[in-house]
Amino acid sequence: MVLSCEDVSLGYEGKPVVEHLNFRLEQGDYLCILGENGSGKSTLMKAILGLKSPMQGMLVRGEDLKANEIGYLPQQTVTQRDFPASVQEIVLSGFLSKRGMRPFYNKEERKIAQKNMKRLEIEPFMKKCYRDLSGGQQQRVLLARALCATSKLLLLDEPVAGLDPRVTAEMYELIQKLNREGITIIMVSHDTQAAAQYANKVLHVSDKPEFFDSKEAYLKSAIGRQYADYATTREEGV
Ligand SMILES: Nc1ncnc2c1ncn2[C@@H]1O[C@H](COP(=O)(O)OP(=O)(O)OP(=O)(O)O)[C@@H](O)[C@H]1O
Repeated sequence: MVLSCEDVSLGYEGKPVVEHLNFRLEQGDYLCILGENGSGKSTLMKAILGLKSPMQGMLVRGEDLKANEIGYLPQQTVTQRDFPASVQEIVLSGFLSKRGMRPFYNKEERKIAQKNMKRLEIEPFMKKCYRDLSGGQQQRVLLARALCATSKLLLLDEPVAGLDPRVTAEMYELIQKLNREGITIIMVSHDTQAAAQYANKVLHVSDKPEFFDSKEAYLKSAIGRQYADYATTREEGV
């Protein structure tokens, strides 16, 4: 088991946003979290990262997964896109929570960062400034950074937001490759097609009670069909 969510309710100032949530993930799972805006997807991510305590219930991590061993790719804001640091520095910052009070990154960390930059094909511009990269390149830098934090579990909050169709497909292929190498993936998305193609499990947070099951069961469910129809209609501009 990598992560188990047992009757978890989350909220702010005593008001629940997500209630009685139950799901369980095994090593190698690819979970897609779907749901309307404001339904609590990012709040759940914060709880998984250990940044927010449940109002009720328990989030249990697998025995060999520490809180600082979760790789996180946050939703990008406009200010973050303008960050004035080099690609290499940003990738290395994935080790920050493990580095503690040590002032510098060690040899091993630099080696792993190099390997991850190679893996995501961003090595050629490692000395470049992050803000001078395209949106797709920036996402690969943040993914390499997340990989420095983990070899077990990646949390991706809308990793393809703002990317064009070709770069979106490349990003999804990359994530799939990492998943096939054994990394468990939790991805927040609005993209039911991506869920259908890549994930093996789906959590839909805006339905009450929340839906959690295999992708196949989701696609056959009333909420799954309704959400997929809605997304198609929206894309066609009807
Ligand atoms: N720090 C906060 N204090 C109070 N309420 C908050 C806070 N952060 C989020 N909320 C509220 O909690 C609810 C869930 O927000 P959350 O960001 O988790 O939704 P989401 O599903 O990730 O939305 P989106 O798809 O738009 O990113 C919303 O009603 C939001 O206004």
